[in-house]
Amino acid sequence: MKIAIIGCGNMGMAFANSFIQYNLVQKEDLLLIEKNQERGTVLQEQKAGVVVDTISAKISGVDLVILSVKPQDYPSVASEVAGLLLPNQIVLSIMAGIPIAKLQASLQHDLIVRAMPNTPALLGMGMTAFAAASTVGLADVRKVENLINSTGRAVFLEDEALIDAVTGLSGSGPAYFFYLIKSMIDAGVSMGFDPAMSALLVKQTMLGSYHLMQTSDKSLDELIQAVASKGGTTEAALKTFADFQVGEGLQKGIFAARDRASELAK
Ligand SMILES: NC(=O)C1=CN([C@@H]2O[C@H](COP(=O)(O)OP(=O)(O)OC[C@H]3O[C@@H](n4cnc5c(N)ncnc54)[C@H](O)[C@@H]3O)[C@@H](O)[C@H]2O)C=CC1
Ligand SMILES: O=C(O)[C@@H]1CCC=N1
Repeated sequence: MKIAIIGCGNMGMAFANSFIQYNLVQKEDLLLIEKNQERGTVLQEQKAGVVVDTISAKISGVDLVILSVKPQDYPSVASEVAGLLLPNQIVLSIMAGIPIAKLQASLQHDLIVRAMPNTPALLGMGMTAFAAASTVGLADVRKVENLINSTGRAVFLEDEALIDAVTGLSGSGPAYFFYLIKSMIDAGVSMGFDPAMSALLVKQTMLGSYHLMQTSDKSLDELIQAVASKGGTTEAALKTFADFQVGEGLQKGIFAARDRASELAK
């Protein structure tokens, strides 16, 4: 398979490196299009693939074109890519917000798959949801799914409209997790621990709790109850969270991320 990646930043290269790692593409068949000279030089030094700095007719020779620039950079990319695509090429967009219909119109191209990954894809532990234009055949959907599976887990969505919700939940989700951990570490420092000790206490707690959640038969509510003794310390913390509407605040943040994804399409 031959693949071109337009925009080789964090996510573009997370995908590229996973494909290489699992031998889904050979480096000589991986065209890395990166506008930023410094970034391009780094990729060249890493021998990550065939690195170029401009979009050219070379993309007509690949099976799959991945769009991984920021949504704000997409309009200029679209005008350069439109006209270079052959009808049987697949375009995979991982850009937040931009719907399949808009991609089809701006690229004058039918075969579009739209995906929303997240940064743990860097470790092959990503979570990606994807949807495809009705014109993309099952064999092509499977090809894209196999590629995404090299970056972690993939789920196919019949309803493309849910991709913005995925963006708010799992696309941006790693940042919420890091935010929570950082807040807990900061609390530890406020209570007198040095930052390294506080980070150890918090990170190991989160790691152990994740595995407990994954292996236990108990629901999340039951797991919470198992920690919160009646009249005890956890109960005091949970009551404070309720008073400050921490859960509601988190949910409002997720809805804001989803809504921002919709705005990025405009
Ligand atoms: N970072 C994240 O957690 C996630 C990002 N995304 C989406 O992935 C896309 C990329 O995000 P990141 O990798 O974080 O951004 P990034 O800024 O790390 O990478 C974008 C790259 O595109 C390059 N670029 C811009 N215009 C170009 C052009 N005309 N030709 C070639 N290269 C060009 C930039 O120089 C940059 O290296 C965005 O659309 C974002 O919505 C999706 C899921 C998660
Ligand atoms: O913040 C963003 O816009 C991108 C999309 C999902 C995660 N990062």
